[in-house]
Amino acid sequence: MPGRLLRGLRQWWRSYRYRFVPWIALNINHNPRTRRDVPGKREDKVLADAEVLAALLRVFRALLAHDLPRQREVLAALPEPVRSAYRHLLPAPPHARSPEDVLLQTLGFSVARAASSLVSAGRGVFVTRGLAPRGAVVSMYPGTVYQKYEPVFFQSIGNPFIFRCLDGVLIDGNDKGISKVVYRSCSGRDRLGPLRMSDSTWLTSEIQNPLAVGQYVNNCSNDRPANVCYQEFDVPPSFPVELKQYLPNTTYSCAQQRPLRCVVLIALRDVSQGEELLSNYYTIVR
Ligand SMILES: C[S@@+](CC[C@H](N)C(=O)[O-])C[C@H]1O[C@@H](n2cnc3c(N)ncnc32)[C@H](O)[C@@H]1O
Repeated sequence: MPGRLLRGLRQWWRSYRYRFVPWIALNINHNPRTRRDVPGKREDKVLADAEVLAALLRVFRALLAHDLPRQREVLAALPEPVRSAYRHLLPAPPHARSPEDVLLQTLGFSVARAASSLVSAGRGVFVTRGLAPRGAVVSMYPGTVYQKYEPVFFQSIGNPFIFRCLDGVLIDGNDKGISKVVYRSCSGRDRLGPLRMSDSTWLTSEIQNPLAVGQYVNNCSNDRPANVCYQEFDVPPSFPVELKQYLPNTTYSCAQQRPLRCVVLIALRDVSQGEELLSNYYTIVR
């Protein structure tokens, strides 16, 4: 009897191994050219946080200046010293019509979504005008930020837009279905009168922050190496309240004491007009 049981168990284990090993092999990327190795969480920064912050502030201030006629209510809610700093802002020149134009004028390039240059890859993100120099912040990964212990099961079903940070925090960048409803709800919840704490226009066709398309960046391959990489960025408490309306991330829980987690994409080399942005989806943290 124990012999039969052991044989049965051995047989089951063999079939189990064969069924699951190929699946595991598919999910572990052994090719060093198409995976991202992170020696330690602290060594994952291509660009210093201060530089990421400076780039975001430049773009967001320019977006606010461009949108000045619609920002009067926001500016009126600010304390006088902050408000007076914006008095010197000039409205956008007449040729800066769209947020993409503002991006082009501020950073020297613009990005947008279009049909991917990869076979059967759906849409991707391209440098549409100008040149994105090495080290530039080229995109942001929008979405709802979930701590490790927060419920994301239903949102995650069949959802290819969930980004996992090095510390296990998840960002759901899906702009459809339940993910969209959750983002809208959390973003609306955190509003302070006319002051919005996050941007939800990335869920629509009228994107206010043109950088918020990072969830559409496709994966690299052997013949098409990555030209951008992900970098996590925690929004500091000193971040200007009037510019939070351009942050494309919101926390799932309102009782969040931690800084807001954002993820930006940084150019690994100069990326020319017409090139598709490609990142590396595989990360190994040692
Ligand atoms: C985060 S989404 C990227 C946006 C996606 N291209 C779209 O239009 O919705 C990830 C999905 O894009 C597709 N994808 C990404 N990189 C790819 C590649 N190199 N080749 C083929 N499909 C790719 C896969 O379907 C993957 O599940």
